[in-house]
Amino acid sequence: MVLECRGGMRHNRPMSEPLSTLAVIGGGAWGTALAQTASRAGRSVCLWAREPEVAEAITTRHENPDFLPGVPLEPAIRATSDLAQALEGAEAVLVVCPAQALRPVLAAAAPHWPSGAPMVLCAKGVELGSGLLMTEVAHEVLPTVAQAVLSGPTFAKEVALGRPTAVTIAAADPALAERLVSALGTRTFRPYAANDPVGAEVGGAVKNVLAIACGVVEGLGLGDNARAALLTRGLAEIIRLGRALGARPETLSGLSGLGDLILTATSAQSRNFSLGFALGEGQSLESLLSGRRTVAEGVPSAKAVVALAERHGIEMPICAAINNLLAGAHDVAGAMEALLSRPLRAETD
Ligand SMILES: NC(=O)c1ccc[n+]([C@@H]2O[C@H](COP(=O)([O-])OP(=O)(O)OC[C@H]3O[C@@H](n4cnc5c(N)ncnc54)[C@H](O)[C@@H]3O)[C@@H](O)[C@H]2O)c1
Ligand SMILES: O=P(O)(O)OC[C@H](O)CO
Repeated sequence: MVLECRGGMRHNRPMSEPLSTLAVIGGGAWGTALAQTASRAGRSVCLWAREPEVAEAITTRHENPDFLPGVPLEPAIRATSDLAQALEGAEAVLVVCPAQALRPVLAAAAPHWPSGAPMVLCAKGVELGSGLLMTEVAHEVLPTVAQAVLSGPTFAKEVALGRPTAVTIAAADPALAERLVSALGTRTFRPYAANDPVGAEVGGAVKNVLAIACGVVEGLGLGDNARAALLTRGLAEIIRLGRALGARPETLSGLSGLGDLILTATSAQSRNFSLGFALGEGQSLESLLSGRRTVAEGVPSAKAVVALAERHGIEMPICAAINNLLAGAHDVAGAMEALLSRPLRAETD
């Protein structure tokens, strides 16, 4: 079956005109939920899914049983597994693939990128190997494309069901952030404009690692005090890394930092928290990852975050303990011991 996405003629719009046609690159839970909210906001949406069967299910049955089961989708959402078709005529492109797939996905999209369309980076992670944030990876692949970051406390299913949600949309260009807020905002999906994209992405990437840590503590049954300590000292790690990368502290304590940390690190809905919980209960990482189709971004990002911290001379002991646990250098008891045996010191150090 041929699935077509036709968003209209390819053209550049003046910056002040509303964005009416969007492409969403990624047919996982979050890409699907963002397509749903954009469609409800009145935008014409075409979604690219890597799997043809996902594209077909979205277009013909208005559901995504593989990645967002049980949520009826807006019939107006069109989907395709052909990148060129998805991008044709788009006035902005939401990029929602996993963080480690960003570079190859953007490279494949580059020849078809609609002239003048900005990208909205929605993945939460740091690239393994390079230690680059999503905006930096995207800049290497598509250096002339304007960028924004969409991040915040957002379980995809709740967004897709239309439950109230607030996010940050950050762009160096405030006019771009405002246009995206207008394009995506609804009564229940409430984007806040910001101009600190680096801050918005640091919080989203590091909180996944910290959510694994909170899951481990919960799985071990170490109690509520331990969870509160991890959340607070975890936020200190986000702020330390963010500052070193040029982020503003108020961004890190906003929706995309503290807000997302609270959500992800305290809810069994989180894939990262659940993975940590299972590790704390004694399951092996190998068994948890084998055959898995959904992402737990904290797993690859732990190594990348720790390497980035080392490069900047920053201490991130919770992230380091989780990285050692995931790499097999420590067992759960060893990872806890590494944290509990640290010297006592001033809170603000
Ligand atoms: N699910 C959420 O609630 C949520 C919310 C906010 C942000 N995010 C972020 O969005 C990003 C995507 O997560 P998701 O939840 O939509 O994914 P998902 O776990 O629902 O599905 C995995 C997706 O990754 C795709 N994929 C796997 N390997 C790939 C590859 N090599 N190249 C291209 N695509 C590949 C699959 O096709 C599928 O679309 C992640 O960075 C995640 O942290 C997710
Ligand atoms: O299920 P998680 O752990 O990937 O978290 C999803 C979102 O990032 C929460 O904001």
